[in-house]
Amino acid sequence: MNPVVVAEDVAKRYGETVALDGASLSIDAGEVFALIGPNGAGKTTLVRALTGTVSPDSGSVSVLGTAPADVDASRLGVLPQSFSPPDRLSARELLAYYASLYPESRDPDTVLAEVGLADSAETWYENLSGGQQRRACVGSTLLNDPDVLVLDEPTTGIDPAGRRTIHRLIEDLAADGTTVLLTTHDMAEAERLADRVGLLADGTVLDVGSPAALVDRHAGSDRLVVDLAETETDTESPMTAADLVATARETLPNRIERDRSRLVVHDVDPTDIGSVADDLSTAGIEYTGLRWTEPGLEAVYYALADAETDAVTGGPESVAGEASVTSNPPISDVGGGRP
Ligand SMILES: Nc1ncnc2c1ncn2[C@@H]1O[C@H](COP(=O)(O)OP(=O)(O)OP(=O)(O)O)[C@@H](O)[C@H]1O
Repeated sequence: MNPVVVAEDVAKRYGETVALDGASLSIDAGEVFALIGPNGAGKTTLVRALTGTVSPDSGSVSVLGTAPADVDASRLGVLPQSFSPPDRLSARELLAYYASLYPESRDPDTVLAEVGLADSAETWYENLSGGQQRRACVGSTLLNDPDVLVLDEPTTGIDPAGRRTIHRLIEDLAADGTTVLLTTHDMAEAERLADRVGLLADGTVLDVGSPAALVDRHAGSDRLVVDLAETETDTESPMTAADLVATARETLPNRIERDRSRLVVHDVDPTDIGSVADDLSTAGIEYTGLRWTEPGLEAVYYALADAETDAVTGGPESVAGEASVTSNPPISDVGGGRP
């Protein structure tokens, strides 16, 4: 493989704040790499180190085999997280301005169409909506037809249709061999676009892998969520959470967990849902719905980021793979494994 973006053991402090604490990653030519992580994890600082606008205190960075400051500008496109182009230029003038910075550039109108702004070409930047402004900013990174594209939260503020436009654009660029590093808080976006994902927390890259590999490593098994009937959850019911799980386990071999209004049955194949329903009926457990869920990158995020936060704060260990039900109070793990 041919790494074109490399960070090795990069550290950066701002006064007392440790923004990066030995962050490492390596992105191969033609790869789409998504950097995810909580607010303040250090994503922007790492992106800035890789694009030459922040000097690391230690460690090394390189892009296209050279220090970021020495990279041929015509080969690199960078969308910073905060980007404030001149307000009183139309979308077309803005792109034409950025095109003029390169000896060879793409046609601004073609790029405007690619980012879905053809109909707003004459609108001043200040009069574009927030999402349209972000699209224009994405467009400004494409005028030099870069080999490496670095996008810090490219779709923040963009509506679902606009996101789809940008996603297709990134997919097309990747298909043409562009190497893409993007940061995002949208797990579906990372899952859709990225060949590999790196999770950064507290300035350290905790793990890197394809979305599927990360899910395998950190997110736990497929599970069936059983929405319990009120009779099982109202305060009059004598059934405690432990009782209910114990009852369910008399018939179900799977690991079972319970939170207030739900049972979570692990390792359920979709074809087994009917037999689980039969087992619940046999156990006399009333429910209003069954939902089969496959853990995704969001579960990885919570498993890794929460574990890191807990390690720092001394809080409880998170249970990997429970992110799909984290909108409710934590599930108490009282079940057993499959025999
Ligand atoms: N120029 C700066 N001066 C002082 N502190 C900074 C500076 N830039 C970043 N930091 C701090 O470094 C830490 C990492 O910030 P950074 O912007 O890299 O995080 P992030 O992962 O990109 O966050 P977000 O998801 O909110 O964009 C934060 O605690 C932030 O306050």
